[in-house]
Amino acid sequence: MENDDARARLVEAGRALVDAIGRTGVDDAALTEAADRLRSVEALLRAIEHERVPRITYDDAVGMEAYSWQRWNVVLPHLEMRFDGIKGSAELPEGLNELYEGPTGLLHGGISVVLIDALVTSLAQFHGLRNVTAGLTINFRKPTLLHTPLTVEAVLEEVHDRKVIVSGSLVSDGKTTVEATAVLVRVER
Ligand SMILES: CCCCCCCCCCCC(=O)SCCNC(=O)CCNC(=O)[C@H](O)C(C)(C)COP(=O)(O)OP(=O)(O)OC[C@H]1O[C@@H](n2cnc3c(N)ncnc32)[C@H](O)[C@@H]1OP(=O)(O)O
Repeated sequence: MENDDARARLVEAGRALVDAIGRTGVDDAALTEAADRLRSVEALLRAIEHERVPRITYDDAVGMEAYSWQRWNVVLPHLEMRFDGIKGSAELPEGLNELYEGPTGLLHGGISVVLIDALVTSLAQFHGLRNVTAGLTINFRKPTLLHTPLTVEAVLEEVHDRKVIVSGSLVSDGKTTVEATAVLVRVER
C-alpha cells in the first residue's frame, strides 16, 4: 500500500469527522457549508480508488499472530487482533462511543455481534480454515457500557470435516457481558 502513516492520519481524521457529524449542533448554514466542503474532499479522494477498502487477505491472515482488523475502514470499529494457539483476542482500550449506542448509554447488541463474529472467523483463518459463519448463538448476559475498555475473546473449540466451532465473548471492564458460540463452515474461496 502507499504510505501507511498518511493513510492512518486520514482514517483518524475520518473517524473524528463521523463522530462530529453525529453530534453537531451547528445551524443550517454551517451544515450546508460543511456538506459542500465534504463533497470537495470526497472528489479529491476519489481521484484514484481501490475496488475494495484495503484489508488483510485470507492467505496473509494464515499464521499471522497479530493484525489490525478494519484499520482503514471508518465505518467499522478498528480491532487490534492477536492469536496464540487456539485463543484469539482483540482490544478496544477506549471502548466504543455513542455512534454505536443501542439502549441509552449502552452498546448496541448488533455491534457486539460484529466484534465477536470478526474475531471468531479470523481465529479460524489464522489456523488456515477458510470459512463463513453459518450459525451464531448469542447470549447478552450483562449490559455493555460505552466508553469502557472492551476485550473480545475467542477459543477454537472443535474442528470437524467442514464445520468449525468457536466460542466467543465480549468482556467489558473485566466483566463478561456477551457470550457466543459460532458454527463456521469451511468454504473453497
Ligand atoms: C482476515 C482475512 C479476511 C478475508 C476473508 C474474510 C471472511 C470472513 C468472514 C466473516 C464472517 C461473515 O460475515 S460470513 C457472512 C455471513 N454468512 C454467510 O453469508 C453464509 C451463508 N450461508 C452459506 O453460504 C451456506 O449455507 C454455507 C456455505 C454456510 C453452507 O452451505 P453448503 O456449502 O451447501 O454446506 P452444507 O452442506 O449446508 O453444510 C456443511 C456442514 O455444515 C453444517 N451446517 C451448515 N449450516 C449450519 C448451521 N447454521 N448450524 C449448524 N451446522 C450447520 C451442515 O449440517 C453440514 O454438516 P456436516 O454434514 O458436514 O456434518
